[in-house]
Amino acid sequence: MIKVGVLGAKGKMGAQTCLAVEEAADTELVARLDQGDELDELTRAGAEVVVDFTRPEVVMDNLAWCIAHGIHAVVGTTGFDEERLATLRTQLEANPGTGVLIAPNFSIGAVLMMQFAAQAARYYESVEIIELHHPDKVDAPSGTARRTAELVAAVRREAEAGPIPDATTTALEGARGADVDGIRVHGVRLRGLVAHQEVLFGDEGETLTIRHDSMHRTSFMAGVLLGVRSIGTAPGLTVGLEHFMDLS
Ligand SMILES: NC(=O)C1=CN([C@@H]2O[C@H](COP(=O)(O)OP(=O)(O)OC[C@H]3O[C@@H](n4cnc5c(N)ncnc54)[C@H](OP(=O)(O)O)[C@@H]3O)[C@@H](O)[C@H]2O)C=CC1
Ligand SMILES: O=C(O)C1=N[C@H](C(=O)O)C[C@H](O)C1
Repeated sequence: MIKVGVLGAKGKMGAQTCLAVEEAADTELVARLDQGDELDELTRAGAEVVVDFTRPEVVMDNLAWCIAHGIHAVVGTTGFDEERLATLRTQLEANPGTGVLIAPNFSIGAVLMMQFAAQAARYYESVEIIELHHPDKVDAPSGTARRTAELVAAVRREAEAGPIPDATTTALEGARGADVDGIRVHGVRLRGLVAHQEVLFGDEGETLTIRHDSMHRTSFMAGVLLGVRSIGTAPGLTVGLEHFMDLS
């Protein structure tokens, strides 16, 4: 049995994670912590793996504490840039037995969508991303959209692709979305949605749209459990659930 603590346990994802950990045959929920609770409860409860679904502004402090105490972490919280990842790498070097997984999206379909987008990226002149989420989401663009843009941009750089065509010379602020690594990302917030994304590719005479929809938060749980089961044997920093999936 893997002993698991959940941070953000009263939140939408944390609550779903507690259920999944309780239901799985090989995991045991030993701590459920939320805003205001002491992290020491994790060591008292003997947590081996922590799952963090909190907020971008608190996740780095949570991870510093977990790494210092040798507790592996599986992280769904968004807000990670290169600077934050570099900080984690440094902290993990000082605690070499500990593993941290940063997963922008735990849904298997969303991971595949990102991989397919990276595969398609070298073949199209144009690409833009539309992410669509529930209106209670506090960050924009989504972590998934940022990661997708970074993956697509890396492939385009490697392929020495030219600039994405766009004749816009005047625009209202925000009309062309955010620029993430040179890729335009548009955000929609709509009651009734959960988590959705379209990656649009275009070239002369054709377009390709890759779309993924999470209709319920249960869609993330297989990936969360895969992370929990895998992180103990993956010391250091892992970015992206795809590293624990057999995609070959
Ligand atoms: N990687 C993935 O697959 C997914 C990632 N996410 C990401 O996960 C994060 C959480 O999403 P969601 O569950 O919808 O958000 P919620 O706001 O529903 O939940 C966050 C919870 O964390 C609590 N919290 C805040 N600070 C702390 C702290 N210091 N210690 C412990 N708990 C704390 C909040 O309390 P309070 O409300 O009082 O602040 C709240 O209960 C977001 O960054 C979201 O983007 C979401 C879905 C999937
Ligand atoms: O806040 C959410 O809901 C989600 N957050 C993650 C993100 O920002 O990409 C993952 C998923 O899109 C749901």
